[in-house]
Amino acid sequence: MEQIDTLINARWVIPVEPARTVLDHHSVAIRDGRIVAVLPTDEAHRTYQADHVRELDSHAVIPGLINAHTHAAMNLMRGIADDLPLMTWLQEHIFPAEQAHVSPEFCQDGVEAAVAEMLAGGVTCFNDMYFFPEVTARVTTQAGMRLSAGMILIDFPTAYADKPEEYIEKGLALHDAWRGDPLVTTAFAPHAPYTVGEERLTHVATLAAELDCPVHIHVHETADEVNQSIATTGERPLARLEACGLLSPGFIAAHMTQVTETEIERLAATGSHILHCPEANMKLASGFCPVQQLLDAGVNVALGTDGVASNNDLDMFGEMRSAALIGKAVAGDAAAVDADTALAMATINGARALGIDGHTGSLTAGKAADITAVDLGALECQPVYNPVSQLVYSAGRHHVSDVWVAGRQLVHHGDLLTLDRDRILNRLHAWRDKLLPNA
Ligand SMILES: CSC[C@H]1O[C@@H](n2cnc3c(O)ncnc32)[C@H](O)[C@@H]1O
Ligand SMILES: [Zn+2]
Repeated sequence: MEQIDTLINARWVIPVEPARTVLDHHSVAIRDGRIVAVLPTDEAHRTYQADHVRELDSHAVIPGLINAHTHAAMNLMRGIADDLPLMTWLQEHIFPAEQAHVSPEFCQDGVEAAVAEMLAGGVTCFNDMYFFPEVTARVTTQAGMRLSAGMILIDFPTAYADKPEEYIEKGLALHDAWRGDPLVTTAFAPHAPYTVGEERLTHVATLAAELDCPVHIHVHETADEVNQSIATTGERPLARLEACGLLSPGFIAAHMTQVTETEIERLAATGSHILHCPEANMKLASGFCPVQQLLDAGVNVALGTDGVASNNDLDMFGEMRSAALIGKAVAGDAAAVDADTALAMATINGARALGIDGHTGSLTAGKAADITAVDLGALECQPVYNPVSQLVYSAGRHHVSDVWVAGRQLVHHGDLLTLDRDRILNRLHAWRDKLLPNA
């Protein structure tokens, strides 16, 4: 018998790689934070002696979900300014509230709330863009979660940095401080083509190539953004970004609701990635991303919630369902963005976009044991003909029972093992009183 740390015995294991595979009565064997094997449960019993065994008789076990576009600390601003279009929301409400309140303490409490919400909802990794990313990295790793931390850049002074040079300097210090960490990678995160000048974007492209880091940016979120750019520069934002040298396998563009046939070809040819945020796009009436068209052209599309001030939650089950439903409506085809595709977008496609698919994103021997268990035993999830269909169209984040990141159990029977819910709630109440004048 081979000694391992943990054996998870599940009704179904859905590894995501190979695609469209459902394994009945299978187990995941874990040692030293990594998946040793995915194998039939009867064979696992004959092969492994485990320190911990988790029996999940009515559960689907899937790769931990990857929220590929967040502003985690904005969890302090849930519902602060609703039912507004992007630019009114951002410039008249969010930026002023951030100028008044954002600090390391704000980020500490906001990120802790976001990490608790995401872990309880089966998310094991997120790609963040927000002020004080060093605080985000500390809080996230203390809770045991995986993170792609944004080295942010915006062309105006904030509590985080005064000048573009200072943003870059702080970003590079973050990159150095976390290099080699098992849970943290870094990505350049210039805010958007309308808030960061081309000289800076070109500099970011050079640094990103040197350091082999992705570049995470909001792009073509609305038709107005594209029209403004054409009016002032004669070019669409994506063309300007390409001229800055940004389009590449490291380019990860959030939103992309406006995209021409030629742009789809350029995105595919350069190996760029799209971070689809269907719920935030609907809530701000920003537009619809043609996901199936992008996928058919060979563009990798991952899934993100955006921040809770524009969603208003960090629920990747809701996001998968929304992506599948809107994907069909936009394509005019019920077969578009099917359930397996939505699950892949929320797992392996996110890992590919962040450049960490060698380590996570699927239940594959050798990868980190980033795992989510979803109980499909509830009445509202029965009967089960196809567990992937159930995960995307019927189940919700409240059906998540267990979560592991790098083999460490962080959620057990729905309880957060590394975070204090009551303390987080108290902090949320205190911040609500401070931010009330901005609501
Ligand atoms: C430079 S830190 C990130 C910055 O982005 C703002 N933000 C949040 N959601 C969106 C969105 O959907 N579009 C554009 N900008 C967004 C956030 O408030 C921070 O200021
Ligand atoms: Zn965003």
